[in-house]
Amino acid sequence: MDGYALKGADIAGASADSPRRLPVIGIVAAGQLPERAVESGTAMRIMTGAPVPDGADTVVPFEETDEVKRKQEGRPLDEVAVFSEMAVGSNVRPAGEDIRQGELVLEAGTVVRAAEVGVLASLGLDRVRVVRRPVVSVLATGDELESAGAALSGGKIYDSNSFSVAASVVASGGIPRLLGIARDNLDDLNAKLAATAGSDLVITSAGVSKGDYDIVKDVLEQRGKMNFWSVRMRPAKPLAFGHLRDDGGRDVPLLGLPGNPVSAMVAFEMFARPAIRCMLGRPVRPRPSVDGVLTGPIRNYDGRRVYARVEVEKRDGVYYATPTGPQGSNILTSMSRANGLAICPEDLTAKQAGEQVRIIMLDWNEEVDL
Ligand SMILES: Nc1nc2c(c(=O)[nH]1)N[C@H]1C(S)=C(S)[C@@H](COP(=O)(O)OP(=O)(O)OC[C@H]3O[C@@H](n4cnc5c(N)ncnc54)[C@H](O)[C@@H]3O)O[C@H]1N2
Ligand code: MOO
Repeated sequence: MDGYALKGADIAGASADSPRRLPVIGIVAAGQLPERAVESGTAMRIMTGAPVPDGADTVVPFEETDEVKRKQEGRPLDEVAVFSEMAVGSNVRPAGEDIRQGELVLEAGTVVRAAEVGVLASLGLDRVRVVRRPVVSVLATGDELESAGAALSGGKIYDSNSFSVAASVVASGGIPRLLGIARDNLDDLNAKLAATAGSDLVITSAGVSKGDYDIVKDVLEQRGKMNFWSVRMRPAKPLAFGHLRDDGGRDVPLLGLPGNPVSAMVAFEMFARPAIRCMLGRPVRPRPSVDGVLTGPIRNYDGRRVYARVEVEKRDGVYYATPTGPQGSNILTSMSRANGLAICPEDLTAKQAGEQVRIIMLDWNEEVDL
């Protein structure tokens, strides 16, 4: 507090009717050291953040003194009248109150967020050992793809997966390395994969289903091994996972996301995000999920577990999940409108409006709890 440092015992019983008058023996500001100690029956002007002078145990804020009036009247500040008593120790922060010497401040594995950055700087540390963020190579595949910013010619579409995946890598704590677009032939794919050297994870999109040009699986089989392919979920059934052997003989995990833009994002959510968190040394825990009421149906045609894009709202203490429109895996804007994925289990043919559903919260934005 900006005020007067003194001995609390000296102002016992002080009140507006019966102020205690004390001579003022000096001033100490933040960043200075007090020039002298406070003896019994004296006070020192002190500013917030200044070291408390020896002898003083209490600080009385200016508001509890005649300071303001004295200044207005142009009277000298060589004396002060204190209008209220204060418990001894008031407005004094003991050195080491936050962190004691020898104390463990941040355990290994602590995520360095804004508060931790502040704590580290408060200790004077300009460096700290951390788990490095995994470098994730991101490669789109497809003859039809054109980069955003370029003109489109016949039969082409813009590559959205590279960017939704790269942004998801950032959101998960990884560092994306955008490798661009590999064309649907083994030579080009192999050439582009050479640029993955040194990365911790490779994420491709498209080229994993059953078409003539779906060659990501072929490359995995040639250059490493495929651990699994195809998952019983909608969207994102033809997901591939394997390991690429790099030139140094190191096995780098590769996740082959399906090409459909929503499938790529949902597969990322279910497989890449947990992998990146694991590489960051964080416990692999599912996103928070809630039970809510569906306001529109989710259909399940072929016995997969369906992750439907929904907008979740809370009204009168109940979560409501509203499908964000048609659920085709090409409808990327319905992903943009969603803040959750509602689950229709694989053994049900539908979930109807009004039924309870489990909802994975992708984004617990402020609006949810309005
Ligand atoms: N005979 C079968 N065909 C398909 C099956 C199947 O089981 N049998 N599965 C379907 C399912 S489900 C999915 S999902 C897709 C996944 O296919 P791929 O991963 O091989 O991807 P593509 O066929 O190359 O592309 C699918 C779709 O996505 C578009 N795409 C691809 N890359 C991008 C990108 N970077 N940005 C934007 N859009 C992209 C692409 O043009 C296609 O329209 O396979 C079904 N087929
Ligand atoms: O699994 Mo695919 O993602 O249904 O379109």
